[in-house]
Amino acid sequence: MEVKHSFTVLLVEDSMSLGALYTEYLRSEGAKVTHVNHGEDALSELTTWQPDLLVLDIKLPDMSGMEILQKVQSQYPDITVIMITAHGTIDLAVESMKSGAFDFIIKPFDAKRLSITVRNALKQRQLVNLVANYEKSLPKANYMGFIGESLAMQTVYKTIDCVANSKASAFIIGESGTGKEVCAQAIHHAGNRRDKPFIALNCASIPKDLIESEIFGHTKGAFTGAVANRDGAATRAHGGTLFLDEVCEMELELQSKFLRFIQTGIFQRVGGTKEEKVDVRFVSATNRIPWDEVIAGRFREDLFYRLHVIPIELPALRVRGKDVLLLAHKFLKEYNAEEGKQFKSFSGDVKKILQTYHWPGNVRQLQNIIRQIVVLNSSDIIDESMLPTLFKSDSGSGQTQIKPVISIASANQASAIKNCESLAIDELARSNKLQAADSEIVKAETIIPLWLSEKQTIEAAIEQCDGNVPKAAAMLDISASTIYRKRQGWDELQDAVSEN
Ligand SMILES: Nc1ncnc2c1ncn2[C@@H]1O[C@H](COP(=O)(O)OP(=O)(O)OP(=O)(O)O)[C@@H](O)[C@H]1O
Repeated sequence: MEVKHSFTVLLVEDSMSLGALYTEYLRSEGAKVTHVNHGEDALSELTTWQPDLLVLDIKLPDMSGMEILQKVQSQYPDITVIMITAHGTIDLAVESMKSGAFDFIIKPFDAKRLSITVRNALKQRQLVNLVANYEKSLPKANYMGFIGESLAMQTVYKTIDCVANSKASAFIIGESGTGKEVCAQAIHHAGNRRDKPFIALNCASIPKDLIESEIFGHTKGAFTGAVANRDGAATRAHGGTLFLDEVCEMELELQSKFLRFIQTGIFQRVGGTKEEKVDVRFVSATNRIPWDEVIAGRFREDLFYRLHVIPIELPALRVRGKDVLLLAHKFLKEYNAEEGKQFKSFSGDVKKILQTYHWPGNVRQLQNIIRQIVVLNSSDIIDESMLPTLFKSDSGSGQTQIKPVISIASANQASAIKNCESLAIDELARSNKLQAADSEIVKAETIIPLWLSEKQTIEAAIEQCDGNVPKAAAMLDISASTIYRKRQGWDELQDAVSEN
């Protein structure tokens, strides 16, 4: 393998004369050398540039070379470190190799000795880079919290890699449960804001009259209940990322205030008079089609263009092929550990069913179903009998039919299932013979409107979860924001019914 001819070296050696000598040796190898005499100077150089090699004396006037090595290992792990040591510090030099130094050279040494070590170090760097590039070109099965090696997900990973360090606003779209929040976190953690805060704000779940204060904060006395000054999400996200989940649910009035904030980074707290400026990167998400919202007049066009700079589309689980099984195995392992169960895998039939089902609730639904199976059964293999009723095929066409999760369970039925809080809703329905209720309700004399039965189902689930809306939402395989949105709609429908 050819050794790289031009490379950079930071040489840390307190003796001026030895420093000059080693610099000469290194230059004859083709290196661009910067020589410093103190540890502090070396650390300050490293904040502005990183050399290919760090040639580091163990004994320095202001700190030990070991201390510098440790800092380099944690902050600049790509730098190859060669230690220089005197006879009396050989033990330390051996220690330094255990801590990650590439090699050590004992003083005094000649140009040839240094040349061999430097060439070996450069060869090793080339190999490491080669392997890293090769690994990058392989499909990834895991990426920043995502599981999945389908082509569709590889495209998502590549986009995240490309945009992570940019400040441009990213806009994530995808059906509910496809991993939009995982994606927002991945953008943050893969980028150079990773050490700063990631603040998520769900624009649909915060009541209308509180959202402005949630975003911008408020001053004491700004409204009833504002007993003290409070920072909003904008302030807390300073230097980091502000994730606006369900962004299309933002009220039009707030959208205009938000537009100015996005353009300038400047905002005022509710009740405040002073302007504040922050540096945040915006990542937004919705499970709606944002342009349709613009056309319908529910989302400002100018805000759309500000936020929708880098669109990222998360594919539905049904188009991710074998990812379904990868995810299912990952969840199985996780819930086995949580529940103390011994499941090892899925039967062949179950694998087929999982791969052909079309997952309206996407990854969240798969997650809930695996948990439900693990909680309710004990065995080593998951077979067809353990699957919830919604997987029962009745078409004979080989296509699994989707049945809504407790489609028309009434409030009375819900009270019958009250004692089984930890069970997923679908299984609760099964275990309490609610399947039969579907047909009985249809037979019943009074047929209630669909929206009302849906309302009753949702309210029953919330009650069962002790008022915990996100938990109820997870069990119903919908997002919490869907529940909040529906609640608003029910009030309007209820009013309309009362007026008639
Ligand atoms: N590719 C994935 N690998 C592992 N876990 C995932 C993946 N995608 C989603 N999840 C998990 O699925 C659940 C739902 O994900 P998330 O909340 O990010 O979805 P979402 O698209 O934001 O949903 P919603 O639109 O309903 O808010 C979470 O528990 C998340 O950790």
